[in-house]
Amino acid sequence: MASLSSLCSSSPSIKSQTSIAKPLVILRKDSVTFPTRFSKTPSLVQTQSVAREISADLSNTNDVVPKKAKNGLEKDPRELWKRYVDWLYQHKELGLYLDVSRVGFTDEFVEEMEPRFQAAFKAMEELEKGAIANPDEGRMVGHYWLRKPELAPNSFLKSQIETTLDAVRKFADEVVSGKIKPPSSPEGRFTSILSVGIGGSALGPQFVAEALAPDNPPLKIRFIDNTDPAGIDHQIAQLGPELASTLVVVISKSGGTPETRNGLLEVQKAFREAGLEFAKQGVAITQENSLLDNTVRIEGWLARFPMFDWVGGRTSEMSAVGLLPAALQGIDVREMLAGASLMDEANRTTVLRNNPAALLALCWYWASDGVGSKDMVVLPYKDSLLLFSRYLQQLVMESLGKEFDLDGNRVSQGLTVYGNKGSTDQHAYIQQLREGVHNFFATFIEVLRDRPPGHDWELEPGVTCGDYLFGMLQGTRSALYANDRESVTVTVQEVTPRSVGALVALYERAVGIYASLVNINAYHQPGVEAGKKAAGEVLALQKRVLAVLNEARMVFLTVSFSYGEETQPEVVKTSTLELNPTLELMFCKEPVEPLTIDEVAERCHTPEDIEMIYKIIAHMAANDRALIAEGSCGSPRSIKVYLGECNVDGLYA
Ligand SMILES: O=P(O)(O)OC[C@H]1O[C@](O)(CO)[C@@H](O)[C@@H]1O
Repeated sequence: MASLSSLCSSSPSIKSQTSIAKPLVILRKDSVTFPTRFSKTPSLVQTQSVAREISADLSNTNDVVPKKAKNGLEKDPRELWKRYVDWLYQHKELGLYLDVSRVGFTDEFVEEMEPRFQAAFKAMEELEKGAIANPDEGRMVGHYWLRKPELAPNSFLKSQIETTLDAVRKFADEVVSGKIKPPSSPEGRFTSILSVGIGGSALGPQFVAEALAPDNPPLKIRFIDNTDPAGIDHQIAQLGPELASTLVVVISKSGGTPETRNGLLEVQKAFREAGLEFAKQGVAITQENSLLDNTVRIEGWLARFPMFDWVGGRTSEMSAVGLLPAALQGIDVREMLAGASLMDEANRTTVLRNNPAALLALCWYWASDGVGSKDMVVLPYKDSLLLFSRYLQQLVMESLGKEFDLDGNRVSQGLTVYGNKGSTDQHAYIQQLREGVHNFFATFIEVLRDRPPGHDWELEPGVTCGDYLFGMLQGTRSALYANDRESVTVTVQEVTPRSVGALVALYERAVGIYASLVNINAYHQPGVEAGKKAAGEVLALQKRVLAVLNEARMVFLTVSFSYGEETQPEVVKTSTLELNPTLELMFCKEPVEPLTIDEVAERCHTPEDIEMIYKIIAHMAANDRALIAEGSCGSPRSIKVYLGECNVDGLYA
């Protein structure tokens, strides 16, 4: 029997007599064919209406034969094998395969989509040449230049990329070798990295660390990727005395993301409390002249590396954002870049069936009717790729989840991504995928090499642990397909810097092409701004609530003050106090005017915010703040609230 690696070197249209493994699930042939979905290149409106029709049809059927028939998925094993071989994409140098045979697109569909793909290829070509591909923000989109600087549209950008890469590698080498040392560590060298960043400034480094960091990296990495104080405390506590030998890498393109700023402030406090000088251990990756950049210059941090305006957060893995943490962990960043560059090259062909990113986009379009009607479940059967789905979730959903298309039409586009890893998830949600609501298609990530050579052994005659993992993947793929659940399979030989670089590049391009197919801007994220703005408004409201409560307390302060010999207690107003600083204040222990939530809202002049005010009060009352709420949280109207004892600095006790 031919091994798969010997098949690797033959062309995709293999006619070999390789014996076909008996399918684990018996597949049933459906004789009914379903007509092509589109008679000509579909407009978005057409696809949406077809999607609606299909789902209406499905909901009207009684789940016997029609669902299978409507899908038109090939079920004859010989025909399926032919489809597999005909459509199998292989990248010889990368050892990467893409199997799209278990997605049911028809030849007519491919033909009808062809003009759209040609337009998408053109758009990608323009983008790579430096077009303003992010029109809303007036920006170029240049992450492809990062792995091939000579593609950059001018020599200045080219040299910026090269200089940064050199600087990253030099710095990492010097840290790893101990040439750059922490000032006061008994170890005499840096032993840990604490990466502070969120979204695209965390997910790539997290994925790559999980996938590629050696068992004993020169520096172990930890992440603070949230403004959860308990989570931050946990990371700092876990470091313990190792804080003295920790390199803190703060990553923020904008340099003003609140979660990252808060993480930094918390870490700086921990440094102060440990008697350490933060600036000597701090590194920043940010855009020039950002708030963070200015802080770094003023405080004189150990190092700073640039993020470029033309690289988006979610496509920044091959910039300093991903490369510095990787290099510090001993990961070969040149190989990551090489893998990405090879994949980019393959994705430049305008022949759809030879272009792996376009094939992915085709499958996404087919499976989700071009409107995100089905979710993409990502299932890597390899523990080290656990975070790939989380990484893809941002890459795909922040890029494709858009309200308006490029022409300003409301389209509410997107593609939902979730997943974890196999076979673990077979014991969680695969039951529903196999038999329950049919609202997804799967992406299997298969890794051929089970473990490094020389370590394998047979758990039972002829069967290794890795064979089980393989069987679980193949079995799940077959079982899903037998029940008309479509899937894509991406296969790599091993999880290496090169294959990980290639996977990143493959999905980056697939997102770009798909965005062109559905005519949206993949490179902005206006929806996130709305959430950030709303969060700012909540904090502003919290300040108003505190001011109102403070005033309620101050207005009725009891004071004693002296006129000559006499001392007379009296109640005065704040304004009087301000006018007469000679008064001797005596703060009362008990407040005199507890307020209902309605009263607080009224005094804030925002009665419409009453629910938020209640939540603010409940949160502060649960968190050792000066605010005291009496009554039952279950009946918000019963609550009366006041400020407790103040300390000299402000409002909180
Ligand atoms: O790198 P920054 O500017 O801190 O942004 C972090 C993340 O926030 C977003 O802007 C919005 O979630 C992402 O696109 C980005 O990756």
